[in-house]
Amino acid sequence: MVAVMGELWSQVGSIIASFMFVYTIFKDYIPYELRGYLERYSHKVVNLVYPYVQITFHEYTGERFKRSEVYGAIRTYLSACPASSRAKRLKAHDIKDNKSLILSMDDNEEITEEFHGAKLWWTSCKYVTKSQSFSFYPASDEKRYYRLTFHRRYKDLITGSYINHVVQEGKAIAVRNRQLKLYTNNSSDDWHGYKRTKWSHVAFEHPATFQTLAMDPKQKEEIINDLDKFRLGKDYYSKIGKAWKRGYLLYGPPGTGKSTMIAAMANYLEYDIYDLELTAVKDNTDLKKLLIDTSNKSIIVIEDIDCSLDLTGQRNKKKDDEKDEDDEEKKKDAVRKRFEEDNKKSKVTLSGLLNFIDGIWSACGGERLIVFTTNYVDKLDPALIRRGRMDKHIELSYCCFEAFKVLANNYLDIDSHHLFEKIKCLLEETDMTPADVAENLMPKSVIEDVETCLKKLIEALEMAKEEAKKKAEEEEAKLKAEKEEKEEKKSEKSEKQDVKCNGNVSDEVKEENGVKENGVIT
Ligand SMILES: Nc1ncnc2c1ncn2[C@@H]1O[C@H](COP(=O)(O)OP(=O)(O)OP(=O)(O)O)[C@@H](O)[C@H]1O
Repeated sequence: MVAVMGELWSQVGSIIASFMFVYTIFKDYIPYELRGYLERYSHKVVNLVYPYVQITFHEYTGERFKRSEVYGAIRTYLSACPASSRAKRLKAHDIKDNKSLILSMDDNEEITEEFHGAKLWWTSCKYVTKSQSFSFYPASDEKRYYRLTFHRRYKDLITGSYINHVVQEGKAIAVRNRQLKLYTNNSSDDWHGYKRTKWSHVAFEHPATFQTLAMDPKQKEEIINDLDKFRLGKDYYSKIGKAWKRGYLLYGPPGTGKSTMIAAMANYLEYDIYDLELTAVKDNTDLKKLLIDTSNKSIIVIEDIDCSLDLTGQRNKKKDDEKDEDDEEKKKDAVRKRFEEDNKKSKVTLSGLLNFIDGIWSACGGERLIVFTTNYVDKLDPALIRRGRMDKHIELSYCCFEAFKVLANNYLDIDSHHLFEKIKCLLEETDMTPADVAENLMPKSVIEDVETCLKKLIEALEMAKEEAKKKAEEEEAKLKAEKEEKEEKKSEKSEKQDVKCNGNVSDEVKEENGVKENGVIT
């Protein structure tokens, strides 16, 4: 028995070796055109005896940066279908609200399903792209796809209704399981030392809502209506021939709730957030790639846009001292260093950013909000924030009484109190950010009750009022002193001019010396 098995194995081995030999000759010595011709005919022969059809669904379609929605829907469908419970190797890739574990098939795993009597097989496959297969970061170069195999007699059933059913069902499950995500872009070096930027994400779990957001109720309602109109505006946008996206500019002093509002928007619309760190983007091309890789139903945020980058489009000039370097090695070193430095710095330009917002590429996909935040709206280039790019400008300002009432409700669970009237007067006279108001309202220990917290706020408001008064007085005194100084200089100048006109000394220097030395003009 052992001898028979040994012989069998040796025969199998020699068949495989012969096949490899023929395949190598085929690849190396047969011309490309002839190879294509032979492959076509060999497929025809195989088709005569192999009755199965295969369809592949790639993770990235078209150009390689865009994630396929169909692939995502299939993944979700396969994660939920009963057949997947029979798979032995599964991958846990998402946890919704820390409650349910979502599992999908691991690489090279296969499951079998039945649809109206047709048996079909789903295989999850993976390959590494050839050009980057030596990378130290193999995960970043891996491409995935699903392969669907079925008998050719079911071709109409599968292509006509099964695939449609899978995609629709997958999308519906995704909506039910939707866990909002917070993406950020990280840059890493590829094999050639170039910076590459990619999105990575965590679950988005910010609890802010429009209900907890402290601001003028009218302004809040206006924003909510605007968001509703946008969300339901697919047909309207296509009717007016505009990409389905909208720009929001949030501006105001630090601590007035700009970031909190973005979180409230995401929770209200159930959109993912892409927090774009512009300084980590290598150049305009990289920026474009990131844009294409964002999904629909998302908010792309650039915080503190005024200090994100020097958006002048200027490249770094060569350093002068490098001109004198004769030594070849030193020159090479300098070039390498400059390359490394250049590679670290972002070369995103204003025009690149403008294209990102409303260039042709920005119309890939839809239902996207672009939000900029800034503390200094006047510093921004007008082209960046003109209507049409940043459609809605929202000012978030110091805490008003209505906003305070929201915070009092959030932090102390109260709608009214006898101290409210005093707080109202103080808020009208003093500028305090919602962040500072909130900080004072928050009980710091168990013995701090509502009254104590409100008194604490009153104290802080009175102090702020006093400080503002002092500051205003100082400012006034400074202005007064400057004014006086100016007037003094002016009168000195006019005195000098009088002397010049009336005096009999011809030389100007002598005249001045005369004034200085004797106090009288000679
Ligand atoms: N309008 C607001 N409503 C509710 N909470 C607020 C509001 N503004 C500020 N806060 C509170 O203050 C904290 C800081 O606010 P936030 O980060 O949103 O301010 P910001 O305007 O984005 O500040 P910065 O300009 O410094 O980024 C938040 O965690 C939140 O608790």
